[in-house]
Amino acid sequence: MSLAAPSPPIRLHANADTSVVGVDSVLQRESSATRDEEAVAKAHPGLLRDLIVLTKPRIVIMVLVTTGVAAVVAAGWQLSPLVLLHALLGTAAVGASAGTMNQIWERRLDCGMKRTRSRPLPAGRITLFWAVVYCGVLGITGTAYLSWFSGPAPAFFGIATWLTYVLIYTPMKTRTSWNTTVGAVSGALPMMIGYTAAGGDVLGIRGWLLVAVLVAWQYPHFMAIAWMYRREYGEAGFLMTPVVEPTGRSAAAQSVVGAFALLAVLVALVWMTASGWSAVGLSLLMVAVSFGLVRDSIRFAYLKTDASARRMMFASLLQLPSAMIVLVIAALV
Ligand code: HEM
Ligand SMILES: CC(C)=CCC/C(C)=C/CC/C(C)=C/COP(=O)(O)OP(=O)(O)O
Repeated sequence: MSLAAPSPPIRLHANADTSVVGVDSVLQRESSATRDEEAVAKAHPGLLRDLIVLTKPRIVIMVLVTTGVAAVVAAGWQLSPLVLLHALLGTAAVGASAGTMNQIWERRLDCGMKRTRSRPLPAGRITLFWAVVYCGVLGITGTAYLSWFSGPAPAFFGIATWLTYVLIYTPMKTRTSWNTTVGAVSGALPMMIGYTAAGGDVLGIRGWLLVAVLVAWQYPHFMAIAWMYRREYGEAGFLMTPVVEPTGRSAAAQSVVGAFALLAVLVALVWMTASGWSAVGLSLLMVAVSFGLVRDSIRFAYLKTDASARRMMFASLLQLPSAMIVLVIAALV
């Protein structure tokens, strides 16, 4: 990766020492990054890894899975592999830019949580300047790519994903627990990138049901995480549901309602995509792959323990790709 070009001296990586992290260290590093005359960027073996980590890669990959499935649901066997590839590449770049911008915004807050303090910005391994450049390049090329190769509607939904995630969700995290609802919409909008890129109508009911699937899924997914990390979130100043309502009743209710709503919307989608005995069989399959998440959300509601929350999180990460496979089968039979 030649971004760390040695001549003229460009400081892409700040001091890679991550042993002391905290707000002060970030501020110190940001100012020293601009005045440190001796700053000669060294080839850093972890640079590529850090650039990937900045994008929240695992979330991006799961988002791409949902974007691709939405394209298959919209077009079935008519879906051209090239159309799919363009939609995935554009979505990956826009999502990666959004993930980077979120980490730029929260670089100080991230120092306050064990889970996030070793990220490249709070740990001082990448400078603010280069993170902003990276985020801008990804965002602009991703949006241009989507609008050129996929069309105006997918580009619009790409921009909407970025803006709602960065400009509304991210600042809301320290203000109100409603942030999760906005985050759920951001996380669901890439469905419409895939759906419209493959020729689906912007007002098509199945496209918006796909959005509803992802919105519903994020409640058990995130309430599990928010419960597990409630102390860290609270200490760092993030107003997640279990922070403002520490009994866990609200997190539990949102998880159970989300899990049941998810199953209902998924079955509705199966019936709008397949018909006859295929729809019957695939509905049963959908119930089977979603059963674990429904069960674990109810278990969490009763127990409200870290272990039951962890189980619900893993169930969510297993249920989503499984349900996506069932939807793909429904679209292709
Ligand atoms: C309100 C919306 C969401 C919030 C606040 C959220 C938050 C998080 C957090 C904090 C983690 C890290 C958990 C840990 O470190 O143990 C995580 C994990 C994960 N999330 Fe989400 N998420 C949301 C929506 C989504 C969406 C829409 C997707 C993709 C479709 C997704 C996919 C994943 C995956 C694959 C992981 C596991 C990998 C990892 O830990 O990075 N999430 N989520
Ligand atoms: C990253 C990416 C591909 C963004 C595209 C839009 C999108 C899928 C948004 C929904 C996911 C979301 C809110 C994740 C992280 O939460 P968080 O930022 O609160 O997580 P953190 O506590 O780990 O920073």
